[in-house]
Amino acid sequence: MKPINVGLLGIGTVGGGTFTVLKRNEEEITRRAGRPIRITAVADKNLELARKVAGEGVKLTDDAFAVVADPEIDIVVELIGGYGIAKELVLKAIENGKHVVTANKALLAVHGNEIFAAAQKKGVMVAFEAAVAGGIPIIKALREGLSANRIQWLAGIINGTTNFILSEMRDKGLPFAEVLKEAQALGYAEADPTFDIEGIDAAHKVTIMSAIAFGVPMQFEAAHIEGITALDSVDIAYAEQLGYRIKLLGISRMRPEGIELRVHPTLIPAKRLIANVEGAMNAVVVHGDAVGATLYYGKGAGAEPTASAVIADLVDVTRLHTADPEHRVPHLAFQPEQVRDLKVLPIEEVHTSYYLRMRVDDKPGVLADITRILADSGISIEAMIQKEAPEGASQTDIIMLTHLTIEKNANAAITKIEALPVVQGKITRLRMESLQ
Ligand SMILES: NC(=O)C1=CN([C@@H]2O[C@H](COP(=O)(O)OP(=O)(O)OC[C@H]3O[C@@H](n4cnc5c(N)ncnc54)[C@H](OP(=O)(O)O)[C@@H]3O)[C@@H](O)[C@H]2O)C=CC1
Ligand SMILES: N[C@@H](CC=O)C(=O)O
Ligand code: NA
Repeated sequence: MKPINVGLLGIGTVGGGTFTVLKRNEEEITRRAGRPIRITAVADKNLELARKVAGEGVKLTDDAFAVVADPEIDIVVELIGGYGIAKELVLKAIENGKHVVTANKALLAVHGNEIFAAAQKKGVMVAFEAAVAGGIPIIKALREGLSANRIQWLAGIINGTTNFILSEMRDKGLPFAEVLKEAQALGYAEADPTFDIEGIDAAHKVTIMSAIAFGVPMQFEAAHIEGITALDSVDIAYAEQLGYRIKLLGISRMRPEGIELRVHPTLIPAKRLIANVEGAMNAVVVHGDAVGATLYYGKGAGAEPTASAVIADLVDVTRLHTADPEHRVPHLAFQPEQVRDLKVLPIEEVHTSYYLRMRVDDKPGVLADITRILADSGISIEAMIQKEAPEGASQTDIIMLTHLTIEKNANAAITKIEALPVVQGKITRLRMESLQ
């Protein structure tokens, strides 16, 4: 059967990996796709690099619009990144009746509603397995493997750069800046690494998973986002003492009144499998009403792990494209008409439990004052440690773990506790998730 022709936009880390794996595993991939998949055109700003990777026999250009206009191309693979020209190129490819495969989670989280609507109108497919958790087939799991379930919640370590940083800081005591540089050198980080360390990349990804799991539009602008730059290493140590690990989690939960959509450092019981996901690895837990908890684990970043997901989409789209167009169910395109009008809840309405660290005067009655305020706010305490005041010091740290409460109750209690004369400065508050 004649090959399907692919135009590749951007032959950097992931683009290069895609080219290499497609070549190395050509026979297997062809068998699975039912026909050969050929990259026949590549666009990149750096033509010398492109030729080095692509070799002879591939059309090269520094004008990506020439590729999306090429009548010979059936599928466009967008691996440039960002919200700018990538959006124009994807929409133009759709307008020209081409299927799209992309790893661009930023683009889909912010402009996905427009892109999927255009794809559905044109009857083409937009596949994006590589956009979330790299090589882990979590999109296919949510869209197909778990399609019998009402998804109740999902939570994941979905940014390899920050997980690598937290692992190295905890295990080797290395400083943040040094580990970030190493993550960049390893090709994990985004072009702008603030997207990684401020939680934006993870928020892009959990927005996409939430939309598929709960059948809602992309609502990235409503997500609550905290990164790891404000995290204090003393809290990493205290969490360990209390039997917890701190991970940057993307969380989305279905509630009767709406959806929780949040990214923040989170204490997870150390005995949970996901608490032991280290380095650049990713993991996602999805809880469905029929199947219960399911766990997906693998490399979330890097050239070939991400290329694995890009090529999985190429195989899926090739098979569907080859099927009779009359009966083609573009299951890969996001079905805009199916979305429900469920809004994202403000962070003040989320239900979670808390790790609280406060610096207090070391004198009788302090604990009673604090626990009274928590009790009056309907917040009960799960565990507590009071550190011995260092020799001659008059202040000490109290660490408390609360049971489940609503964020606005915790906010009110924290404000009252901080107002106590015996409490010095601001309370450090981290959310906790049992993930059960
Ligand atoms: N790296 C990873 O592990 C993962 C990345 N992703 C996503 O994959 C996408 C690509 O990431 P990655 O491969 O790491 O990025 P890279 O920066 O390594 O590659 C992007 C390539 O696109 C080229 N490029 C930029 N602008 C244009 C343009 N206008 N026309 C043609 N080529 C252009 C770049 O050239 P130049 O360098 O000269 O600008 C570069 O070669 C991003 O959306 C990213 O978020 C998803 C999962 C994992
Ligand atoms: N910068 C991202 C790359 C993959 O999406 C990460 O660190 O996970
Ligand atoms: Na994936």
